[in-house]
Amino acid sequence: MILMKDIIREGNPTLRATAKKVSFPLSQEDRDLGKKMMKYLEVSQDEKLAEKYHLRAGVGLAAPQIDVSKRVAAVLVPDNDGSIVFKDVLYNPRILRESVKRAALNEGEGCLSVDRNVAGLVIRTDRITLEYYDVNGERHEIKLENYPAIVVQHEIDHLNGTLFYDHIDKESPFKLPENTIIIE
Ligand SMILES: Cc1nc(NNC(=O)[C@H](CC2CCCC2)CN(O)CO)c(F)c(N2CCN3CCOC[C@@H]3C2)n1
Ligand code: NI
Repeated sequence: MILMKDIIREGNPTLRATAKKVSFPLSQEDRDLGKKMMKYLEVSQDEKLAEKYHLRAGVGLAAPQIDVSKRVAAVLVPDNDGSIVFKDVLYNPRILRESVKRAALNEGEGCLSVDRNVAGLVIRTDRITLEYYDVNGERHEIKLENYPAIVVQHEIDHLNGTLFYDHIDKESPFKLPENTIIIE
């Protein structure tokens, strides 16, 4: 099971590397990788288990964060009544289209690989068309907007060596740019 000790932190070069695509059919190793990343998210979102295993809660996790430089990310996005908005392990995810409209989470963002709070609006695209392959090698092309779109962008950033605070305006971190909405 993935624990916090397995998650690499700022300063580890893997976080700034461009991860490699995986090939299909997936190796057993790459199947297991996706499974254990999703397991981390599930356990981390269970208050009791998260406490028991000292896990920081997560709605997404990218393979480079456990020092595996492969284009794999797990996403588990619940809405506030607990039902699941988006859950899957994304292999070779790719953003095909981005809306002009921008969006940022009201509370800013954090990262399991960043052990400090970096305040400011993380400006992202509000709506994306996402292409990815699932564990069976099936191609998916889906539209996401608002919260799930933000989460997926945060994870794909990790595959390209980008961290959330790279998107924060250093001069005025809380400035709301033109055509940018705030997501509560
Ligand atoms: C927004 C949020 N970010 C949490 N953490 N940070 C992360 O997930 C990082 C990735 C997210 C940061 C912003 C966008 C993507 C991890 N990242 O570094 C991966 O690259 C949360 F934990 C969280 N929620 C809301 C839902 N809740 C359900 C019940 O369980 C607790 C859980 C808490 N919402
Ligand atoms: Ni992160």
